[in-house]
Amino acid sequence: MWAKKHLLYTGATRQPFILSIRDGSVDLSSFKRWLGQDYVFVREFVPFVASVLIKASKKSDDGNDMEVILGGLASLNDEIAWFKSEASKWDVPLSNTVVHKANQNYRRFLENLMLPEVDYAVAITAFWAIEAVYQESFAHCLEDGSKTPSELQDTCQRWGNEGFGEYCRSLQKIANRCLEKASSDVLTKAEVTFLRVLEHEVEFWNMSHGCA
Ligand SMILES: Cc1ncc(CN)c(N)n1
Repeated sequence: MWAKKHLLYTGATRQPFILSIRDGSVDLSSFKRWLGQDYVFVREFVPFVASVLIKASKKSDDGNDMEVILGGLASLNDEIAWFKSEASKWDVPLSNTVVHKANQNYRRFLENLMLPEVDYAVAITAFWAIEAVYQESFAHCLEDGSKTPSELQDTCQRWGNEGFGEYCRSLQKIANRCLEKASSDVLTKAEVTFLRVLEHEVEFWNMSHGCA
């Protein structure tokens, strides 16, 4: 996969906000900003994942794809409940959140990817990349030597745990299988989309960290 090939991937998975959680220097206002914004993101992510599920059921030559994606969709149900409980723990209001620019831009990007004319190979690559950035970022905060504050462990575990890692690897296998038989045109579209995901993730972390 291109992940290793692009420096942007390192930028997206070792972004200052993530590094500040890992070294324990994160300020809670940044964390609370991220929490409120990511709740908005996840609610937009649900229809995107549903659109990938529809594409898989229509276009995939392997019925297992639909089951993997369905599993991801189901976990978003628990994820929304987790956000609500975490937000009440931190006194972060989840209603009428002002949606920051980076989040609005990401939402528009996801909406475009939901269009029926977007190839399944492109959509599944974006889906894998979106999940993988979070998995690698938060897993980094759980590695030996990290000084992640105990009150943020739960957040890091949510995406950094081994089970989510397994799930991301199964998405990567699906994406690779689709890309192996894709036309060069679709391959190019998928790589451009992969890079766009990384850019949006970097912008999302920057927004959370309070960078302009
Ligand atoms: C911005 C963002 N990117 C990815 C994920 C993981 N589904 C997330 N919760 N938020």
